[in-house]
Amino acid sequence: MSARRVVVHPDADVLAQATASRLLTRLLDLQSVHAPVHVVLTGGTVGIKVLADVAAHPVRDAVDWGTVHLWWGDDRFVPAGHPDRNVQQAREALLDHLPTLPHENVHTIPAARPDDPGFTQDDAAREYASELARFAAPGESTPQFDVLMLGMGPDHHVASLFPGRPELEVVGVATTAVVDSPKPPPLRVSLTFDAIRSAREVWIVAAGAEKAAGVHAGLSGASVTESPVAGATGQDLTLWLVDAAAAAEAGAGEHG
Ligand SMILES: O=C(O)[C@H](O)[C@@H](O)[C@H](O)[C@H](O)COP(=O)(O)O
Repeated sequence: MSARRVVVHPDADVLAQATASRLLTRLLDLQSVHAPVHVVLTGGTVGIKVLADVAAHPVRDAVDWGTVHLWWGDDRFVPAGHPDRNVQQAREALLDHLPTLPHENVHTIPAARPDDPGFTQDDAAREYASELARFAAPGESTPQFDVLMLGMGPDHHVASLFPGRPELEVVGVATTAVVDSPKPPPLRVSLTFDAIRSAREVWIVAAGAEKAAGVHAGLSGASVTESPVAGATGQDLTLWLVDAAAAAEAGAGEHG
């Protein structure tokens, strides 16, 4: 039975610091019972701030980064190294500061190849699905994600699953290409809901008044077509990590 919890922090800075502490604690706990550990990272303002706070955290080096595998919920289909790439932002915030994290544990969503225009976002989505399958148990299409973090857009999107878009309906595969994303850049690759919902724990991290309607929608069972965040749930736990401004429209009954 999956649980849902809501944790409200005073502001975005405390939210990011607390989420960094929570992630490191979760990694340490998980590593005391199993290895490897699979974590899915998110882009977005708070998502990247969390990574910077992990980098600066005093217990960062207590984690055995050698057995941590990092994945992404989505990325922008632009050339490698582009500042819009979630992985590029993650590298600068955290990965470049983790010398013991093996290169082969960093599972980036394939980037656009300017010298190979025939390599499309569909190819990138297929390639990422193959990489996920390589770490999956027989019959599964993804590794067992221990923690999957998601930011949420003001339009209630998660990963690159936007309201009213056909990608919301993609089932039976772990990844999807996205064209015409309403948030630039237009070309992206995203995990599907099937992949997101296979995670043991989904952590939705949101700060600011512009996220309040999305938090309310997600917690009150809105339609996934209108509020994709409502479809992001974990097998064991769906954890809403929000600041006070983002929690402003969530009723008392929605806090559990
Ligand atoms: O690639 C993306 O666009 C992000 O992965 C996206 O899903 C992000 O997490 C949210 O839009 C929240 O972003 P902010 O925290 O910057 O609002």
